[in-house]
Amino acid sequence: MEMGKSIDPPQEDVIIEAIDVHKHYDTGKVVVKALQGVTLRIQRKEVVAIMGPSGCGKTTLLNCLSGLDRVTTGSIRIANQDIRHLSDRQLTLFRAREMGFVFQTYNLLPVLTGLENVELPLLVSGVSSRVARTRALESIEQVGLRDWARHRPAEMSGGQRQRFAIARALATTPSLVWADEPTGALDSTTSQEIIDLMLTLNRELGLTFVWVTHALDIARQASRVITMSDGLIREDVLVEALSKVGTFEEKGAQG
Ligand SMILES: Nc1ncnc2c1ncn2[C@@H]1O[C@H](COP(=O)(O)OP(=O)(O)OP(=O)(O)O)[C@@H](O)[C@H]1O
Repeated sequence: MEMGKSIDPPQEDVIIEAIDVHKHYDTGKVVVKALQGVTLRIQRKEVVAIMGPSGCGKTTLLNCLSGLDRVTTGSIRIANQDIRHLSDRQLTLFRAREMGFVFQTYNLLPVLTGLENVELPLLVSGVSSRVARTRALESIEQVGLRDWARHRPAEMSGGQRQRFAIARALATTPSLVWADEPTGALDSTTSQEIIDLMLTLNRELGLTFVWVTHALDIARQASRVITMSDGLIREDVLVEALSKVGTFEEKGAQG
């Protein structure tokens, strides 16, 4: 390493920074230590996969990093803003502006059409109905489902529902999209289509993605794989580096 040269990325490239984050759930009978000192940085334009056995703290980490839940101790900065200093209302607005969310079960409202589902976060954030419609149609176009805009979720396949969920996440033009098991309810062909869509959006729009996944074949398509166990990060590697040393399959086989 060259003397005096920092290996840290420039601060403006860091979208999420977590320092020594602990999260405890007090159930009344026991205290579950779901995160036990997590430190990490996520840079803009990365595609990060978070893996690990059930119960290791993946969803808790996603909830804390995205400001959906408060940490017990430690600090989290999102786009250079320390979220400890934000009230719940400020945090909700900040999250709506900076982030989109995609879930395994799509979370579309059944009584609304695809278009109305995509418009919803825009209307909630105070955008006029005319602008919301234009912006929603743009993001539906980006996921290739313009012809399905007036259909309700019940008339759609799982893959189409997840595309609408991605369009909804894109509608507010966030810098980062969190996806918790985004392909968990889909067959392998449709899963790959959804992954390809997210990778295209990463390349074309520079959108940062964080995927929580159990599936190794999905994780290996990210640019970076973080492996957790017992509330801690055990490994944090660039996929390119992994495939170079040829250990990815072996690691997957063990996991
Ligand atoms: N609201 C809660 N109250 C109490 N304990 C919780 C709560 N949420 C999570 N936990 C516990 O915290 C630990 C981490 O859970 P978490 O859901 O983050 O794991 P995970 O890695 O996402 O698991 P999975 O892959 O099964 O979704 C587990 O022991 C879980 O039981």
